[in-house]
Amino acid sequence: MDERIISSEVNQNEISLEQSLRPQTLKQYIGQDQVKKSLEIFIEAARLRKETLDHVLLYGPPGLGKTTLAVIIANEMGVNIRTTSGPAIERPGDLAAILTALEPGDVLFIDEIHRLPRQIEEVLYPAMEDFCLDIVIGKGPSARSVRLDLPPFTLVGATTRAGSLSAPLRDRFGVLSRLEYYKEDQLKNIVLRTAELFETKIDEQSAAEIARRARGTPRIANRLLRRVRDFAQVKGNGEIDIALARESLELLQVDRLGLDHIDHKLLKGIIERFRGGPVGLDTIAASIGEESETIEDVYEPYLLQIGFLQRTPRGRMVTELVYRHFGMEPPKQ
Ligand SMILES: Nc1ncnc2c1ncn2[C@@H]1O[C@H](COP(=O)(O)OP(=O)(O)OP(=O)(O)O)[C@@H](O)[C@H]1O
Ligand SMILES: [Mg+2]
Repeated sequence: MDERIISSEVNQNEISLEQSLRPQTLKQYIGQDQVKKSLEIFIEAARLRKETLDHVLLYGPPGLGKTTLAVIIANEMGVNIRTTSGPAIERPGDLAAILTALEPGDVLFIDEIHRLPRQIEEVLYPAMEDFCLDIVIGKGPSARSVRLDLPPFTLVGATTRAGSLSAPLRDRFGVLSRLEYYKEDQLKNIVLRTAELFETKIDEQSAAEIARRARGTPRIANRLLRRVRDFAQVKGNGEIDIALARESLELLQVDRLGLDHIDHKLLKGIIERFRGGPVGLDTIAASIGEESETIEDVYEPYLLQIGFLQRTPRGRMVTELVYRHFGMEPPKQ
């Protein structure tokens, strides 16, 4: 897969930059009003009762602010956050080491929690439910199980694939929060906020132009802003106005809906080779030389969201909107 400016996944060299852009409190966190409102109440209640917050599962597409929210939850509770990820925990002992090192009230953040091995999930169940750990000491006939008490903690899990989470694990979260794609004016505010942190001058219209092409995703909005800012520094006086914003976005080959050449290839491929579909995911993947999983996780979610693609039992179909977007006549019937 080639590097896409509008990829919703983080690339290695922007990780530390992203960290510096993260809002630190719920108040600074733009959008996701539903999620924010309920978290606010749960956090307030836990603080009043001087208890730990219930375990929280955050799910939704990449780049929408799950990691950011996990850090905010710890900040708002006034506790430390320990961060790990599903694939990083290979043996039960790894998890036991992390759990026993927690301070009372801490947040344990497990990213990509759907990738935890099953046998480790099982260690997590009593830890989440009763704050204890059952460990087996010794081997063979002399092996015995010992129960260890853990400090109370809040598990915050994040996943882009809630469907891949096992039911018993999902059921142990008290708070399930689904993050949604952002609306244009929310993304505009995110762009304005980031520009302020960059000390870059930008007007509202230009911020809106960037927001419109950001595929509902703060990560992409911030990345586009960074590129436009580079352009402003090299070609102009460092300030971003609408002419410059449009010109640089044009140059980046991100169209007015935030689609790039790979989206175009995918959509046009379905129209030209499969008469608009329905066509199976694997067939599409083979025809454009991509992995099915990449299409499903990375390319497709936004196209489904804006109503360009439909999932049917017989495969994917493009909608009329796609023909219109390309200035083509939709087929009759
Ligand atoms: N609500 C928001 N307000 C302002 N900035 C945001 C918001 N949500 C996300 N961001 C910014 O977008 C970037 C990506 O967010 P984050 O890393 O939290 O996404 P994520 O959902 O954890 O992605 P992934 O699934 O790849 O782990 C961060 O730099 C963050 O500053
Ligand atoms: Mg994350």
